Amino acid sequence: MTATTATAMPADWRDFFALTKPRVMSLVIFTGICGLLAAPGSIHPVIGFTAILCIAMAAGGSAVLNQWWEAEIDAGMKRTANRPLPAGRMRPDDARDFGIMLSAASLVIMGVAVGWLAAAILAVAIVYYAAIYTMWLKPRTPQNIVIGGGAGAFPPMIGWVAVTGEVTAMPILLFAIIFFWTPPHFWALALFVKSDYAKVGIPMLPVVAGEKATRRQILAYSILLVPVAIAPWLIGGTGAIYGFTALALTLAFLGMSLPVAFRTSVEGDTMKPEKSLFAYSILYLFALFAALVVDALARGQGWII
Ligand code: HEM
Ligand SMILES: CC(C)=CCC/C(C)=C/CC/C(C)=C/COP(=O)(O)OP(=O)(O)O
Repeated sequence: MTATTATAMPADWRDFFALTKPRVMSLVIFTGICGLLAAPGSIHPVIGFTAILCIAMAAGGSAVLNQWWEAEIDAGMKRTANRPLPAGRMRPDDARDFGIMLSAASLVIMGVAVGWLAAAILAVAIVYYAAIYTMWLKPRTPQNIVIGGGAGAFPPMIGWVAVTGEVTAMPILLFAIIFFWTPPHFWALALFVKSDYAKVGIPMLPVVAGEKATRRQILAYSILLVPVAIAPWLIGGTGAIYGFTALALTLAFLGMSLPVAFRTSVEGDTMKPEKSLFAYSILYLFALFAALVVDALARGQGWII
């Protein structure tokens, strides 16, 4: 399934950078930074910075491998056709080598400089995104992003474990928040790019199960997100600043998923509620994780020394 463009133009650094999906990964990295800053205990700033750099390299590296594998699929979708590989600006082998190099370097540096538990979880995240999700689940099942969504949920856990060296209830809950957030995040978008996925034969939920089922599933995950998002507060892992912020943000999320859940799109529909929910999903995660850090700092916990 790799690109067939044998006569690719030489790529410049901008294409290599674009291949790391920098816009999507900015939020992935942000959640990693917040996990690290909110964790109890302290970490030397240089080690902390190294841990974040490794998360960024791993996320970028696995995104490169994702696009190396999917070059032909990306060529068939309007949203992705201009990426460096389908557009023929890069040789597939160069992309593959770049992805492997970034991923491998992130693991070695994380293991040596930060710790091998954090490196092991990082390895799972890379394999999860590049192989389990991209190569195995995505072309096979409409539940691809529910199971595959786990890949993007690891960074805050890795940031936390880089500080504490152990997996406790809090990093597991941070994982769970992103896990339950991913389906409504992605399916809101999938509802308005449905025809693209259908064209290239990717069995995304709206294509396979239809709009109605997708809308109901968005609602189901948005409901589940309410207890999951406030669970860190309920178990005493955070204070009320996080608790009330998480409750307000998540109820707003649920509020925005209601019109999406109970409408039917018509020919030429602008899909405004779906687009708003997708945009809010990104703002939501930024704000929720920022609240986690503010809360930790307010309680005098979690700061780099
Ligand atoms: C399997 C899980 C996920 C899927 C299938 C998915 C899919 C997508 C897609 C297709 C886009 C459209 C933008 C593009 O063309 O790249 C997007 C945008 C975005 N996603 Fe996700 N996503 C997932 C998980 C995540 C996670 C875990 C995060 C962060 C923690 C995230 C953050 C973002 C951000 C910030 C954008 C907006 C990028 C922009 O402004 O261009 N996504 N997502
Ligand atoms: C530390 C580490 C390894 C983190 C991994 C982070 C991760 C898995 C993020 C997933 C987000 C993402 C870009 C999904 C896009 O889905 P897609 O690739 O199906 O989207 P596309 O259709 O745009 O290619």
